[in-house]
Amino acid sequence: MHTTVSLSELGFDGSSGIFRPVADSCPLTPTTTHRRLTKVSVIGAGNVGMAIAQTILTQNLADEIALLDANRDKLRGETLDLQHAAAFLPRVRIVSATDAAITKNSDLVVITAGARQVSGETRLDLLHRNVALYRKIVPAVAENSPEALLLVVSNPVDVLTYVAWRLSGFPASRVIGSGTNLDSSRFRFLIADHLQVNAQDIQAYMVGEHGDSSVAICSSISVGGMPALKSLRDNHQSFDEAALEGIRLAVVGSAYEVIGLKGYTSWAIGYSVASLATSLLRDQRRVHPVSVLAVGFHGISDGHEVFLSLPACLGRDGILGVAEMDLTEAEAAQLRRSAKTLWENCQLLGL
Ligand SMILES: NC(=O)C1=CN([C@@H]2O[C@H](COP(=O)(O)OP(=O)(O)OC[C@H]3O[C@@H](n4cnc5c(N)ncnc54)[C@H](O)[C@@H]3O)[C@@H](O)[C@H]2O)C=CC1
Ligand SMILES: CC(=O)C(=O)O
Repeated sequence: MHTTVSLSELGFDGSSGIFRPVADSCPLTPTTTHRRLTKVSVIGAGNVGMAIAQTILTQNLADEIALLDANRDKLRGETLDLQHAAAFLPRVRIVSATDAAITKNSDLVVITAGARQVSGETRLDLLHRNVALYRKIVPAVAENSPEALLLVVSNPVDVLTYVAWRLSGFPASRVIGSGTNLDSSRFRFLIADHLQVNAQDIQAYMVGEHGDSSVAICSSISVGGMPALKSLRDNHQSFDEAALEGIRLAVVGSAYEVIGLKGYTSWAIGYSVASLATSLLRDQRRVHPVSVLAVGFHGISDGHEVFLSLPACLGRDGILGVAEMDLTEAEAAQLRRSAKTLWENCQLLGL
């Protein structure tokens, strides 16, 4: 189902008298393209999928956005609602269907379909419900877009990134979980708010699980390029250990707080995923903490094919490299504990 009407059907094809070709040029037709078009598919047109679709749309990252959802009426409503903004936005073809064929030849497929937490549930509580969906979705997506980058968002995102990697057969460099890119933004926001500076001037990473065992890398926080813990040691006025621990706890509790208040989270994950899509599709080579195959990093054992967030350089080919962080012993031990929790969950799946 898509409602796009071609220009030639309307008579706007150069012969109508409305648009005439200049000398020696081709007539204006919808198929006149001089560069490869970029297609992004979003699987799951719920709160998160639509926040991502609308952010990608407004940031002009795609020529075509395909939406896939199991709920036909909701999908059609969301599609029309986005299409009706056409006069205010870059020209983007928006299509949708309940069949995975709509995602054919995508450059990037973002998977958000699945159950979400209700108050009191952890992300890991969603595992078995969402693995069952992924068993249907991922093979169909991979078959339709064998060269695509897969960006997993549904929770528990790290274990589902492992599931998507196993079910797609794609190389690990093309299967990425949105991971702690969002948690790191929350961390940076709270530090910036405490210091009354701009969050974009804070470099700070949450790594490990996007969940309860996430790890705040306090040792490498910098503000405007200056290491924060050194200034903590030198000058106790603006920052203290208790404030930092309060911020870490607030980051870990952020999603629970928002879900308790509005039922779901959506806007921040929309921007987080659009920032990842920009780095990937525009080959920006920016470093983001995202869920990657972490075997061999920071003592994560061989054979534990666990996905968790580490700072990674993202470009058009996906994960271009993972940064070896300089961690304290305590941070490395927490990261290995996070890896152990995730690997225990992966092993339950028998994939
Ligand atoms: N990684 C992250 O940082 C974040 C992850 N999430 C996760 O994103 C997921 C989606 O959350 P919401 O959008 O709030 O939920 P939602 O309930 O609003 O949307 C889920 C959508 O998935 C669709 N769906 C279900 N089965 C499907 C199938 N087989 N094929 C296609 N579509 C199907 C549903 O019809 C629904 O529209 C949840 O797992 C949530 O925990 C949410 C926020 C942040
Ligand atoms: C729901 C979720 O994973 C988040 O907002 O962090």
